[in-house]
Amino acid sequence: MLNGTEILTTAQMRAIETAAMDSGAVTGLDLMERAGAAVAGQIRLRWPKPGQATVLCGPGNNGGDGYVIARLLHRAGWRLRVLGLDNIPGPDAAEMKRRWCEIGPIEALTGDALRRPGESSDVYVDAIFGTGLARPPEGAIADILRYLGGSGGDRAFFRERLVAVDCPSGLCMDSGAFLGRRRQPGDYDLQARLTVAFDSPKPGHLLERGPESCGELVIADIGLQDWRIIEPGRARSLRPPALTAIWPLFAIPDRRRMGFESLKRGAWLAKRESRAGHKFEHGHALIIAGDFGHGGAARLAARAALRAGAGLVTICPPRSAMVEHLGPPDALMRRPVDEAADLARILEDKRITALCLGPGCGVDRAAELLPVALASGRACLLDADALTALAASGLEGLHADCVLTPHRGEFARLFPDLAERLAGPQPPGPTGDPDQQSHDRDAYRAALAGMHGPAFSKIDAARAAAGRAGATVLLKGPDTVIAEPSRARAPRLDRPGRAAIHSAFDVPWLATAGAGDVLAGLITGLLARDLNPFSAATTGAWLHAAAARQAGPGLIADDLPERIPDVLDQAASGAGGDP
Ligand SMILES: NC(=O)C1=CN([C@@H]2O[C@H](COP(=O)(O)OP(=O)(O)OC[C@H]3O[C@@H](n4cnc5c(N)ncnc54)[C@H](OP(=O)(O)O)[C@@H]3O)[C@@H](O)[C@H]2O)[C@@H](O)CC1
Ligand SMILES: Nc1ncnc2c1ncn2[C@@H]1O[C@H](COP(=O)(O)OP(=O)(O)O)[C@@H](O)[C@H]1O
Ligand SMILES: [K+]
Repeated sequence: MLNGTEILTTAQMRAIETAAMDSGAVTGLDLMERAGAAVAGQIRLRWPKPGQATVLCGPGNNGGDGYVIARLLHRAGWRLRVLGLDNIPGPDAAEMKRRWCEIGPIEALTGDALRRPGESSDVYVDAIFGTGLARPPEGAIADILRYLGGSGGDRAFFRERLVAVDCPSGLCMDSGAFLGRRRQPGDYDLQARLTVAFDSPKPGHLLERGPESCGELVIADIGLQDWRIIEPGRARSLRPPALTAIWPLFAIPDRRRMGFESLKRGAWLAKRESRAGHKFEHGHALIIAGDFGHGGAARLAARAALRAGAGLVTICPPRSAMVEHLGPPDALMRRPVDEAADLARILEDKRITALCLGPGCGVDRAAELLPVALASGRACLLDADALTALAASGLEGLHADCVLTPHRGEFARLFPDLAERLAGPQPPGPTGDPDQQSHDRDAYRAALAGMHGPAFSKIDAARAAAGRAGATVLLKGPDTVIAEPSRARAPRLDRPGRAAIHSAFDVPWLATAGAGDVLAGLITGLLARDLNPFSAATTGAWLHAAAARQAGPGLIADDLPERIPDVLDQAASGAGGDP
């Protein structure tokens, strides 16, 4: 089941909280009480019988939430251990700390205290860092986080018992990277059973390491809706442009905040609005195929374009490979394209509305056909070999109706500097792990001290790429990110276009040969139907994962297009969630 909802960056979240408090209608203490109550409530839902809880409270407001949770669990009959820092937090957290101190003691927040024998708890609440994480954790806190992640402790034990407040501590909520650690999965990264976040998901909950680390994600309503309206007259319009998320529904208590265009778009996709329309009103897509023996990828794309509702789809292999494409589907048309002039001739037919270049095409052929395809001004989906050709040509000829669908490797070929930034922990900083750097810890620390703020994220990378290309970029993965170039007349780096995250961590079986070709075909079909590039890419990604979800494990790429009618039917009836 899928749902669309808005996501907020940490800066946007802070702005909304500040606006709410400045209005005088709500205080920071109110918000903190609501946040703590939401987490305590979720704990009590999952552990109905009061047991023992250890609450780990950090130096800021995330720690403040922790003191609220301790007080409320105590009131519900739980036995509590509270570990905290001997610091003076901000006024709200200080007040919550004071209220806890009237109930029980605070032990030092150290690994030794946490590890003390005979002190095992049913639940561990991680209220160390939330949106205020500013740099990689160090010292005693880093020690605790490593222990909770399994270093010298029992990873499976904590995975069953760890409840994260807002996010697992150390996770950068703008990027899904663990600050100061490698971007790849690490042995000791926290893995929570449950994460309760406030108001909206943040990018880091959905990107990179976030989904695995958060476990079940619950978004708790703490009553900030009224302050999400930043521009009068335009409901929930956020600046900079809002990010949207398309993600599996875990648990969202407030359904009013979701589902913007869903039913309308579902019905549109299923062609129900235009029963009387001629096939050409649904567009004509060309799918370029490659040499003999390499036609499967293009055929998958063509089948997907038909299923996405393009009125006509024509596959264009070289004449020598024509025989390979004579089988089903009979709905598919075939026309040979041997060289650029052949394609130019076909494109004289103005009823052709979109084309797909790349899957199984061969780099040389893609390089030859690319200039004609781009010069035609038609909506172009560029994937696979076309991306390699495009990298060699320095992105020449791209326009706003192009969609690029690179996986990480292709992205690195097109935008090597962005890929490099994305792979590093975050700039400027050392690569690697403090555990591996004991010979030079001082140098490592000095470098860490220079690392501030959120890590460079997949959204940053995709937005920068879209800006550079002047085209929509869909960066594939279990956390697919889609970004469009700025719609401002003169592209401005400080005014990027829309971006969306499509989270498909729940369908790992989608990582199968040919799945990318099907995605290319779906998007091409939607482009042919005159969906704008950003909508075609986000809707295509949604259809793709929804089809995989329906098919289940054991999926092969050929199954995906065949699932699309059911997905469309459910979308139209509102049963399948939001595109
Ligand atoms: N605002 C609200 O109304 C509401 C907020 N809510 C809650 O507040 C959370 C945000 O609170 P927050 O802004 O205080 O940040 P938080 O995550 O507690 O961390 C900040 C502290 O950590 C410190 N610090 C950072 N990195 C560090 C490091 N590596 N190593 C060591 N220290 C480090 C940093 O120190 P500094 O950088 O200032 O030196 C500062 O002291 C949010 O996630 C939600 O849970 C809810 O109650 C709803 C209402
Ligand atoms: N672990 C995963 N979980 C869910 N979807 C994934 C995962 N890995 C990749 N995908 C998706 O599967 C598709 C794979 O495309 P691609 O890498 O081009 O493969 P191919 O070239 O074999 O078709 C993409 O849509 C990508 O987003
Ligand atoms: K936390």
